[in-house]
Formats: sequence, structure tokens, C-alpha cells
Amino acid sequence: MPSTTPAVEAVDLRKRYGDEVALDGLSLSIPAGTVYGFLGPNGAGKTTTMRLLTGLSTPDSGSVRVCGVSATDRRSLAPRIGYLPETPPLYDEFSAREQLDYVADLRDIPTDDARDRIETYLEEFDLAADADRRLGTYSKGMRQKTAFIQSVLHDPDVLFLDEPTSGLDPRAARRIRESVVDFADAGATVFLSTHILSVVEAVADEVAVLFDGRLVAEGTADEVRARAETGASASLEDAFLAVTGDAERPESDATQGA
Ligand SMILES: Nc1ncnc2c1ncn2[C@@H]1O[C@H](COP(=O)(O)OP(=O)(O)OP(=O)(O)O)[C@@H](O)[C@H]1O
Repeated sequence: MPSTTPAVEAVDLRKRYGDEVALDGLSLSIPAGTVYGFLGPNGAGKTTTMRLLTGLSTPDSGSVRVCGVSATDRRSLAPRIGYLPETPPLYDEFSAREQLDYVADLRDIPTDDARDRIETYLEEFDLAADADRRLGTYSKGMRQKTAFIQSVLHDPDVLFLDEPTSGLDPRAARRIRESVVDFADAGATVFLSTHILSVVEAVADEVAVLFDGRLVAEGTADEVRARAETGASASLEDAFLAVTGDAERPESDATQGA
């Protein structure tokens, strides 16, 4: 991929659900290798955006290209992207190892590579000892870690993460943050939607704030803080509240170091 091709390019995306305008002319251009922190209050349109960018849903108007591939071309898009949705698709009857084997098979990862990657990730995320237990018996955090692994197993160029540290203990949350940085260092792009502002401050190269289906701020965390007229010394939380009209406070976990 030429370095000038944006990893994600969305032009004037609009999406309604009945009378509800979820996205109202959203345009984004994200360079490859960027960790892009995507913020916004509840109902701002973050999940809708991720579903459009991953081709799971179609816009009423506007266009999406990921690594130069149109999001309407799901077959070409699928190998290039990984998506960890808010409610990850896991089979309760499978063990974590079976789930990951299944996904590796769907993704056509060669068997030996798949085995190596699965075992490495299970170790990294402290799941190896429980990897043969049914997912139905897993805690929320264990499920979240399994789902994260399944979203990255095929080494995607662009990784879309919806609240990836939700329900994780500090060690696991740190592991995910480190993985995000590792992916970006290796040239991948990470689109990270979260309410946990400290995660964004720790890992994001660029920050965007969505409010009522529109971007109300975009830039580095410092730029967003400066533009929010809260001053560069203010916290990202202050800037978030300023650019979203103080309409809604972030979740209570927004200031925690998860
Ligand atoms: N399937 C749907 N049917 C009807 N309305 C929907 C649907 N999905 C989203 N919406 C509406 O679109 C708007 C944006 O929702 P979306 O889930 O994208 O927000 P979000 O920023 O991800 O919110 P949260 O932070 O609470 O997860 C909301 O007003 C929501 O009620």
C-alpha cells in the first residue's frame, strides 16, 4: 500500500434510523500507522461509524475506503480489517482454543502459523491455563481478551476496537494498550473508540470527538485541548466536556487509569 493512501477515508457519511439522525455528514482521513482515538458521548454515533467503516452497515449517503478498498467490497475488505465490537461474537459452547481455531480457519490462516499465534496470544493474555474451558464459563474480562485475540489473529492492516479495555483488570487493560501501540509501531492503524479518556491520552496519536453525528474536534490530544478553549494545560476530559457542550459527562470510569 502506498504510504499516501489513507488507512481509513470516509467522505460525508450520513445515516438515519427512522427520524433519528445518527451520522450527519462525517468525513475522516486517517493515515496508516496512526492510533486514532474516537471519542463521543453516549449516542453520538460511534458504533454506527464503526459499523459503516467495517462494511457491516451501509450509509444512506457518502463513501468509505479502508486501505483503498471500498467498504462495499466486503470480500476484499475482510482480510484487511479486524473488528472488536461492543458485544463480541463468541460461541459459549466452544473453548477459547476452539473459538480461535475456528476463526483462524475462517480467516484461512495456515495451520502452523495459526497454532503458533494462538498459543502466543493465549500466553500473553494469561489465558493459556483456561484455554480448554468453555467460553460460557468465562468471566467478562476473559471473554473480552479472547475476543480481542480473535480480532487480531490474522494480523489486520486496520484494527477497529470498540471499548477494548471494558471489563478488564489493570494488567489485562495494560496488555491491550501495549498491543495497540505495538500494532501501530508495526505499521497497522488502530481506530479506538472508548469512553476511557486516559487510554486515549496514553496511546492515541490523533483524537476525534463526535457529537450528535458530527466531528466537533480533531487533532492531537494537545491540539484538541488547546482548541477546546480550556487551555493546553486542561485535561482531555475538560476538553471533551467543552466540545460536547457539557451535554453529558463521560462514564464514571472515564477518569480511571484502566
Ligand atoms: N439499530 C438502530 N435503530 C434505531 N436507532 C439506532 C440504531 N442504532 C443506533 N441508533 C441511534 O443512533 C444514534 C447513535 O447511536 P450509536 O450506537 O452509534 O452511538 P454511540 O456513540 O456508539 O453510543 P454509546 O457510547 O452509548 O455506545 C443514537 O441516537 C441511537 O439511538
